[in-house]
Amino acid sequence: MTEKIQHALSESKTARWIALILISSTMFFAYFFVDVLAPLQELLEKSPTFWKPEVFGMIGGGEFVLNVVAGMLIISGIILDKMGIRFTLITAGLTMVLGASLKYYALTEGFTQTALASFLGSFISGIPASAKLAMAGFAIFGVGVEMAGITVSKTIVKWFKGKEMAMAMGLEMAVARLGVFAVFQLSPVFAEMGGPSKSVLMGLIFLCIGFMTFFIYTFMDRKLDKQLGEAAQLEPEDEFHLSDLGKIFTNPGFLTIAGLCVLFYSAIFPFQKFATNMLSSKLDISLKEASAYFSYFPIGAGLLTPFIGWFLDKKGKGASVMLYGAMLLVVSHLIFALVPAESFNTAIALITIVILGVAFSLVPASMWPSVPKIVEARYLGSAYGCIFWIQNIGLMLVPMLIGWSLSASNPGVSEQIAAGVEGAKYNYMVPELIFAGFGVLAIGLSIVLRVVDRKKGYGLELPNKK
Ligand SMILES: NCCCC[C@H](N)C(=O)NCC(=O)O
Repeated sequence: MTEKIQHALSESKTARWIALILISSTMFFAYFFVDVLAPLQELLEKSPTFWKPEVFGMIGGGEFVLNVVAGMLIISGIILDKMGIRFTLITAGLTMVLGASLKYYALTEGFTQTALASFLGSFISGIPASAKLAMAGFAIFGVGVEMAGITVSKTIVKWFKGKEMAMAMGLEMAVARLGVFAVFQLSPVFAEMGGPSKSVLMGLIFLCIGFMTFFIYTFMDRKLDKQLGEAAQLEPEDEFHLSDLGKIFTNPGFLTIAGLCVLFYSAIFPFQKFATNMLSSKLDISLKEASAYFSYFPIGAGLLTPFIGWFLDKKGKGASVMLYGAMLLVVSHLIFALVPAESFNTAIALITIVILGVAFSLVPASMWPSVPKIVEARYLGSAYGCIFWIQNIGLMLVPMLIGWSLSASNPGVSEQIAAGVEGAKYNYMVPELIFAGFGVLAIGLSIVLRVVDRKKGYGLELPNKK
């Protein structure tokens, strides 16, 4: 069957790239929404929301709560394997729009007048009602965005297996990172027009456009399946068996990559949520300026990722590339942590952002195309679901840890900011040392991965293209 798919698609190169553009576009809008509040931390700390750093961090982690605690990512993998790509893309798109709508509603003035707001404000008084509803919405959105992520990965394998797979995955990530670039540029601008709720509303509108591009793609997917015949969907090799979960979780290569994944991404995505405030504090510049500087991080990483993918397709060295990425991760976070504010300037900030950006292209470009090398194609979708699930545990907990460490290492600062005291700002040394610590552990696991690869013969150092 795999040969049949490859044969059919090798005749349709244009279709392959159009499919990639459509599914990547949705990821652009999805990643835009993910970080829509990231540049607005300080605004949200003030009236009317009064979200302290712990609350802000908690909402950041909230994206992953249902995926982790309710096991929604594992369920999403099963839905993907059982119901197929089209059903899962539509479900993911609708879930994202539903969750985003709730998050928007939580920030509107209308919500503050409702009985729901009074009810949500009546318990755990340290967390405002708006934050509780926003977190619920973001958790629902999180189910959709991760479901979309694993479905997009499986879709790329479906169209690009045996061809430019790493490059296609790199391009998809590049487009998603462009969404992060756009949000760091635009969210503060929208917030100037109408506060954080305006930014979230714009994100919601963009997500609706993203839903449409997923929807349009489903017609291509249907056409492709028709071309291949009904048998394509009934082939036992595409079926999910619960026992496959056991195989996945006892595979040493999978466990090492999953560990590396959670450590690496824990030092990237949660950092993204605090980076604007960190740069603004350390460089003593406005949030808007800091956000504009930081926007070059995802775009730089995004632009580089397809080239690394192209290199990996041709030359290999995937496991080594992950190790180099982990090393650069440590270097950049140590600079942010240890260079004192008096010596820290725009040039150092930009160079450090570039180093982190290179790390952020090396690791994803090599990690995701490595997964098909360590697990059987039969349960690849579930393997992506499981690896995302493990990663989401870190992404859920780390923003809370960082928010807490920021407050704990800066006693009284949160109160000063909420009271509008001029010049009040956070020192990010402790959170940055935590991020660097994740990088050190990731270096250790990258070395283990090279050993496991040599022992098991996964071929992680070999080119992807046959
Ligand atoms: N805040 C976005 C989280 C996306 C996580 C997703 N599971 C993932 O790892 N995607 C791959 C990537 O490099 O973006």
